[in-house]
Amino acid sequence: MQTIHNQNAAVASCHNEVISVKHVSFAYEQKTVMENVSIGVKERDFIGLIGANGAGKSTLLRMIVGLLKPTAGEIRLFGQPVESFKDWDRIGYVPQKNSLNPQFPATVKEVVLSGLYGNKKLFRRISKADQTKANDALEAMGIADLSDKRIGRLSGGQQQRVFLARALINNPSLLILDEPTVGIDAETQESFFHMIKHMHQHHNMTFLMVSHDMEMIRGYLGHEPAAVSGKLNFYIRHSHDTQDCVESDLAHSLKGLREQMESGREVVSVGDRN
Ligand SMILES: Nc1ncnc2c1ncn2[C@@H]1O[C@H](COP(=O)(O)OP(=O)(O)OP(=O)(O)O)[C@@H](O)[C@H]1O
Repeated sequence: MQTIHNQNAAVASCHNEVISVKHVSFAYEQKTVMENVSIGVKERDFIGLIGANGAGKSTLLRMIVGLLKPTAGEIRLFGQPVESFKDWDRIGYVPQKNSLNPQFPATVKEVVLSGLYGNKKLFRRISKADQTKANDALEAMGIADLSDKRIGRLSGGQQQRVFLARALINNPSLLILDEPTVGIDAETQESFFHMIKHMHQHHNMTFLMVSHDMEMIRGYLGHEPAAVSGKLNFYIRHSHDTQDCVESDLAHSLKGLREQMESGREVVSVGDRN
């Protein structure tokens, strides 16, 4: 006896969960920051995370990237518990705007390359392929001409492009941004968001971004949060591709179902089995 259950697996595969936060609580020593927060982020979603100062946005991001451990609940990345997750190259992280010391000795290219090696391996020999990756990332961010400049000498907007290039060098499937444009002038913010939106629309990437810029959030992710958990509001935009994917898998399932019926095989849904 055959069921349509297997065909539905194709639909499920289009909705792989990239981040799963289930019933997570966190406290810094005695101070409870969040209780029982749950959110699921699916492939190619764009999630805007909004909340008042101190609501726990950065704390949640730090738990998601494994820097803090929840006091209760579970976090999974690409289906794996975060504690045993190893595939960190799949995740790019852009921290809050760094106020860098102008004397900071690294060049733009070195900062971008550190996205490949991590800080530990910064002084290893740099291969030609790695140089190419760094050049490509700089090019994509429109800052190839800044390659040899000291990062500390750049403007805030330019520095954030460098950190974005650093996060993108491994070609990640998930990009996490923690208030990437705080302290940057309005015009530069707009062009930064334009770039992020373009990446979401044209690349196969999932985004989780903390932002205080409600205009940008509402403009791109809608006026109402799609989910509220504790003091955190999650605005969500699914990509068009995800919709296409659902539709094509549904068409595929229906086609398979019709073929089975035409060939006279018995077809039952899972629910019919009992
Ligand atoms: N290392 C820490 N030790 C103790 N308390 C902390 C620590 N880091 C953050 N907190 C507290 O935890 C709460 C949540 O902080 P968090 O930085 O996650 O908030 P946030 O929503 O990102 O805030 P903001 O919008 O101001 O950046 C705040 O009350 C903060 O003071």
